[in-house]
Amino acid sequence: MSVANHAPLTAGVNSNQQASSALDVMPSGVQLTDLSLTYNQGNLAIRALERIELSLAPDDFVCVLGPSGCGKSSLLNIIAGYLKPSSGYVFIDGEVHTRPTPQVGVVFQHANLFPWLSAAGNVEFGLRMAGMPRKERKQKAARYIEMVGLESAASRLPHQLSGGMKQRAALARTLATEPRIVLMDEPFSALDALTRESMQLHIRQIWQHTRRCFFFITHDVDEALLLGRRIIVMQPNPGRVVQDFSNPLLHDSELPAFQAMRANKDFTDLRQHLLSLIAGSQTTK
Ligand SMILES: Nc1ncnc2c1ncn2[C@@H]1O[C@H](COP(=O)(O)OP(=O)(O)OP(=O)(O)O)[C@@H](O)[C@H]1O
Repeated sequence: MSVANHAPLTAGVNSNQQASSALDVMPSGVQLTDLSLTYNQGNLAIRALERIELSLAPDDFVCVLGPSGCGKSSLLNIIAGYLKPSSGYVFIDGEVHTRPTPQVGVVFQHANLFPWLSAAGNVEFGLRMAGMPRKERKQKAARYIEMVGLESAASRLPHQLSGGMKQRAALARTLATEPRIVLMDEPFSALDALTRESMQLHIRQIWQHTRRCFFFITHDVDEALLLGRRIIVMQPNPGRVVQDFSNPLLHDSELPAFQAMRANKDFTDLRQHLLSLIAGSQTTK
C-alpha cells in the first residue's frame, strides 16, 4: 500500500501574509490559507478548525473523512460562504471569497427541492433567477437532467420521485449553474445501499464529464476510496487535516469497476488504515 502525500499546488502561504500579497501567488482553484474557526458557547471555546492549509485544483475530486465533530461541515460551510472563519482566507481563482456566490454549488444530505416545481423546474430555477432566457435555460436544464439520468422523470413533482431521483435532481440543479466547485455534505447517506451505489457510479461519471472541483464529505471509508481521487482525513480537538493523499486506486483516467477496486489489496489495506485513523480519534460532539 502506498499513501503518497498529495503534492501541494503552491508553496505554503505564510500565515502572516496579508490576503493581497497571497493573491500574487494564487493558482486557479480553491485555496484555504491559515483557516481557523472557534465557536464560542458561553465560557466554552470550541476550536472547530485550526490552521487549515489546503489547495484544491480546479478538477480535484476530494473526499473528506473524519469522525463526527472534527469540523468537516464547518469547513464546507466556510468554503460555501455560509460561515465566516475566525481567521484565514478562502480564495477562489485568486479572489478572496467571503459570501455565497454562483461559483460555489452545494448539495446537501437532503435534496430540499421546491415541492411545487417539477424536477426540471427545480433544475431551471437557479438559471431563471440568474436571468437566463427561457429557451436557453430549458436547453441547459435538459442537458443536466440527462447527465444525471433523470430524463424519464423530468416532469414529475418531488413527491413523485424516489430518494435517489430527488438527489439526482438536486445534483442537476447545482451543476446546471456551472459552479467552479461543487460541495457535497454526505449527499448519499440517506439513500439505501443499492441506490447509493448507483449514485456513486453516476457521480464518478459526472465528475469525469464535467471536471469540476468536487469536495465530498462522507462518513463512509469505502465511498471515499471508490470516489475520491484525493482523500483528506480530519481529526478533532482541534479540527485539523491529518492526512491528504492521492488515491492510488484512481490514478488515471480509467474508471475501474467498483468490484475490481474492492478486490484490490490496496483497497483493503487503505480501508483498514483509514478506519483505524478515524477510530483513533473518535469524539462526541
Ligand atoms: N453552531 C455551533 N455552535 C457551537 N458549536 C458548534 C456549532 N456547529 C458545530 N459546532 C461544534 O464544532 C465542532 C465541529 O462541528 P462540525 O459539525 O463541523 O463537525 P463534523 O465533522 O461535520 O461532524 P458530523 O460528521 O457529525 O457532521 C463540533 O465540536 C461541534 O459540536
